[in-house]
Amino acid sequence: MADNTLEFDGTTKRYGDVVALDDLSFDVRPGEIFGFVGSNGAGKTTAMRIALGVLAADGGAVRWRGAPITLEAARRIGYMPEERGLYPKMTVADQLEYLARLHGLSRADARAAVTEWTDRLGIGDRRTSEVGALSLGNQQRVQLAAALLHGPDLLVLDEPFSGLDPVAVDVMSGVLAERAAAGVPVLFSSHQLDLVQRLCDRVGIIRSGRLVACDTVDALRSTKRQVIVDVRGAWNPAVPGVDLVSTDGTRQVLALADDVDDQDVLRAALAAGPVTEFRPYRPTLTELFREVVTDEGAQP
Ligand SMILES: Nc1ncnc2c1ncn2[C@@H]1O[C@H](COP(=O)(O)OP(=O)(O)OP(=O)(O)O)[C@@H](O)[C@H]1O
Repeated sequence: MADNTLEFDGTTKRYGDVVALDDLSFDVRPGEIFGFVGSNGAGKTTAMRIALGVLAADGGAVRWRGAPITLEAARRIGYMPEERGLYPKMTVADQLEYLARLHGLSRADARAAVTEWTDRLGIGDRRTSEVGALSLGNQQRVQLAAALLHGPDLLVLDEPFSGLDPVAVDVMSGVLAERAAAGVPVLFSSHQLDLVQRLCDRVGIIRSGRLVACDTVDALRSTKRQVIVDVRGAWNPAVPGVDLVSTDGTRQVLALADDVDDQDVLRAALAAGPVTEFRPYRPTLTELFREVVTDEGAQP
């Protein structure tokens, strides 16, 4: 795979007895926004740090454009680390210009990029402020600017949305969508699953260092057959192959096994009383996530 694809191929990493990554394989393709989700400690940061080359894997490979990631290639990655490494006593502009120069930009290009990205991210009026004097959300915008300044070929962002207000979330989402539309693969981790559902082309769910689901948001949400049934009457959905998922008043979400005819379920409901609602239901990513991370039998 020699195009602009980031590939994790059987990546493993241990910290002493802790298996942080266990044969992790997935790819992030040109122009796609890939959401990396998992519980605390699942291995997201470890995987991203290995992609950047700041941490070595114990086994497997991480490839960019079909080859192991060199120092030169890593310089072309826009990275937002989980521990935000900004110098609080430097001004926003000095800090960003310094980081842009580290990525190889000339002084003039660095200054132009600083002006462009601080304006776009809504912190143009804070360029001469010390970073430490900014609110946490605005420091986050500075960190995102740092990841974008050098026009990276690949974006790897560790929880870029945490702590942002709704306007900043919109700005950040817009920038990621724009970079992806320009062909850049975008990998980001997040615990905000509503946002991941809205923004991502594909999602990978990691549990204990293993990928337990990886697909488009639509495909993931369509893996379970579920229906919503609302019956005005005493109704117990005791049909073989039908499980009660949740109840809200008289409204129930039912999971149907593959061999269950939904019309049989409807007939059983009608026998119990008037049916005011009967329709397919697609679980949200949050609901799916809860199920996948607690399902011991889940396999990649
Ligand atoms: N430097 C380290 N030394 C020892 N164990 C570590 C180290 N870094 C991470 N771990 C362990 O590796 C596992 C994966 O951690 P990681 O930070 O990659 O998870 P994460 O998915 O990013 O979690 P979060 O959502 O909380 O940020 C955890 O069990 C963690 O305790």
